[in-house]
Amino acid sequence: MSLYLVTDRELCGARGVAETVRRAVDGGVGIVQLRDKHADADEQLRQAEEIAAAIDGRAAFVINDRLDVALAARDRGIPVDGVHLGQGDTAVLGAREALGSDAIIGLTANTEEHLAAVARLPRGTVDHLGVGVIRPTSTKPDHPPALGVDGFARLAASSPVPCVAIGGVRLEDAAGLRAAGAAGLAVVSALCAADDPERAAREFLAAWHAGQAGSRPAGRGASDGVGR
Ligand SMILES: Cc1ncc(COP(=O)(O)OP(=O)(O)O)c(N)n1
Ligand SMILES: Cc1nc(C(=O)O)sc1CCOP(=O)(O)O
Ligand SMILES: [Mg+2]
Repeated sequence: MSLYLVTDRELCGARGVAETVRRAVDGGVGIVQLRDKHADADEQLRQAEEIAAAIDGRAAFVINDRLDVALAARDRGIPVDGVHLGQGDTAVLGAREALGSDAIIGLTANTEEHLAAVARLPRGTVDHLGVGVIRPTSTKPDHPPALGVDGFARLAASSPVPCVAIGGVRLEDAAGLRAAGAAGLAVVSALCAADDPERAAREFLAAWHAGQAGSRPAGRGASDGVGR
């Protein structure tokens, strides 16, 4: 989960989503999320088929928001590992029941209340949290307030499950977020809009591995990075 690619059709441009995914996975991306807020279920299924072929078993594959699409993809034999759900999306308990114990279920969380709600769920309901935004980002215009690296560190320190950092994540944040307790970096524009997604992925992973896991006490240390 060190590097998590979230797709964006517009940002991938003429290269296309599947080719972007293929190159990013060549570069070491370990999990891919199909996120397309404008595509209907049929279009998402078409994209899922292409993305799964591009991944070719080399990374995990999850669908954003749409449990129904994840289930329909599996019915068609498309290897989908799970879903990422937001606070306003399908309930995670129902998703776990529908997808099974081996599925990957991610949930968005950006407040202590969200973490407390996850802690009340049966163990194994949610595998990880997407926590952000680290910085303001135009990729998700309705994003919650920026946490910065310090805010991320505070939430990660009290989370019952691993936390992936998302939202405005840049290469220079990789080591700091790892030190702040991140289980991985989830990135949209820095990979989808990169000229060379394979090289960009390799650079993120090199910076990530150069950092030291959980080496910074929550809420202290380096400046928090908001608005840089
Ligand atoms: C890894 C990851 N983390 C957070 C999100 C955001 O999910 P959500 O809050 O449901 O917002 P949308 O992405 O649906 O606009 C995510 N997609 N992935
Ligand atoms: C999909 C998404 N979810 C977020 C959250 O905070 O929950 S931020 C975000 C978009 C992140 O895009 P970029 O890497 O281009 O900043
Ligand atoms: Mg959502």
